[in-house]
Amino acid sequence: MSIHLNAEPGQIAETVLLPGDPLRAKHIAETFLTDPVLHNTVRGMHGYTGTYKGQRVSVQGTGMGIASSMIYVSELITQYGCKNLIRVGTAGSYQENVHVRDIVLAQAACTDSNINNIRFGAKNFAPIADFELLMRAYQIARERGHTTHVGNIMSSDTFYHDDFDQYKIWADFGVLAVEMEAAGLYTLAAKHGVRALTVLTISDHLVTREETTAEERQLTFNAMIEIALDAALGE
Ligand SMILES: O=P(O)(O)O[C@H]1O[C@H](CO)[C@@H](O)[C@H]1O
Ligand SMILES: O=c1cc[nH]c(=O)[nH]1
Repeated sequence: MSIHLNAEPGQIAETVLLPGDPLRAKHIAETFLTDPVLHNTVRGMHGYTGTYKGQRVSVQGTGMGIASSMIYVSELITQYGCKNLIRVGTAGSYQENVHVRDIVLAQAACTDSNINNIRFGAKNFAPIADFELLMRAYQIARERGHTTHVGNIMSSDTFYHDDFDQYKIWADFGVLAVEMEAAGLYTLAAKHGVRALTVLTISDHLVTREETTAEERQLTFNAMIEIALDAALGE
């Protein structure tokens, strides 16, 4: 047991999918895992372990934002020995050619969070994905015919910015989309020598203001989960 997870030692698999929303953790467990067992109830942040294609895998909600998600990621790595951590989440597109329902694989993550200023002072750390996980996820997504973009993303501490147009600073430098957790996950993975990837589904568009219906989001979300699971477990 750790402060925020009440799973017993050994109850969490080495491979963990990490959605922000704990109810998505429940959906993933019930839809994709065989014999899922609920192992975390602390703060309602559901975590489950089951099997996928015969291999043990867990799914753990992280909450929204770097601050919340880093608590779960830290405890999963240091208290439960997790080694493959794959965030599966939604993101807002910064680029006209990155459409709603597209998949984005976060090769790297910029951030406006202070987490790495605390660590590195005026020097900048570049949080990046595990190359093997990234490569496998890309191959799987392309083979399945999903429109998939690989590149830099933004992990923001702020969902509602005072200046809506501030995203253009990042868009001008090719950043594909915004979410709120990947930079923290990649930093912790680097610190502890484990593997991490972020797989995203575009749910809304900051340039065109396109949106998806809940049903569409669900369908694309399921495709993203299958990409994440197959990439993590080596298909
Ligand atoms: O869909 P999830 O995984 O929660 O991810 C995105 O959605 C939340 C904001 O609505 C943030 O957590 C952001 O990163
Ligand atoms: O963090 C997020 C997630 C989805 N869409 C956004 O605009 N921001």
